Amino acid sequence: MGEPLVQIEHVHKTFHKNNENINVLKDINLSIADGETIAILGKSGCGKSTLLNLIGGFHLPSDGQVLFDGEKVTGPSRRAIMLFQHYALLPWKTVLANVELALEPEQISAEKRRERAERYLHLVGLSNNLQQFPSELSGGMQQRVAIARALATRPEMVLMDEPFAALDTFTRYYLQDELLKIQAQESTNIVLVTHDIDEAVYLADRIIVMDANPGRIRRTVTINLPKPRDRSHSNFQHYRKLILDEFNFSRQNDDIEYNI
Ligand SMILES: Nc1ncnc2c1ncn2[C@@H]1O[C@H](COP(=O)(O)OP(=O)(O)OP(=O)(O)O)[C@@H](O)[C@H]1O
Repeated sequence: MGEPLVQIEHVHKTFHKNNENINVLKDINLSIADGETIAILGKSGCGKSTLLNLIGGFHLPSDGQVLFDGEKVTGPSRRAIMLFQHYALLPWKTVLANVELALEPEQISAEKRRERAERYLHLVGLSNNLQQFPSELSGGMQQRVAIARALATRPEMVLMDEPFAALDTFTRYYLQDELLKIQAQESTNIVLVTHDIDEAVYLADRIIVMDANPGRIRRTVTINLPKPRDRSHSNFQHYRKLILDEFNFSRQNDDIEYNI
């Protein structure tokens, strides 16, 4: 791992709503190394998406600062892009045109744009679906288009907000494997917000466990297992249990809001 790509330093975030200040994040400190995959886990409302938005420059800190590659983040940039649970594809455009559209801001010829879009759609296994419309594809395929569209812009970091939450278990497993393969090939950094402990242990180098009210980092857990990981191996179960224990999952009266 190299120098930190992202440095979050004493970040606080307060939202103002109905004449009230809501302290959403309190004193967040986190360094993310180049090449590292981070998963953020925590109860609903603890500020996971807010933290992701701060890294991407979609929100700005109320106090403290976020540095990306040593420079203060002051707004969104094409170096860090967001991938959502809902694929946000344009229904009236073909698969290919959806990916090409994301490349329009780049100063490249239409031919190069097409080549690049085709290459990334090939990477996610959709070479035979270029001329189809989103409504003709399954949810998993639509999310693959969204992944291709995100990667085609060649960001240094992809910020993922529960990217596979809307998919069935098998499609989710399949896409998690695809993501690992693509990441190995493209060296894209990933920060992933998830409610799924298995997904976090499967994909992440480090898991950030957050507490709520106000949102803060409770613990970071480094997953020292080579990838791809074996979900049924005792080492995998060890980390899974460690995270479950973090949330006192075994206690009867806790109000747990996770999809395991
Ligand atoms: N733009 C906003 N204005 C006011 N309050 C906001 C805004 N964005 C988020 N919040 C509040 O900040 C808190 C944290 O929200 P956030 O979406 O970051 O949590 P989360 O951990 O991602 O939740 P979930 O797991 O349910 O998606 C919530 O109480 C939310 O209502």
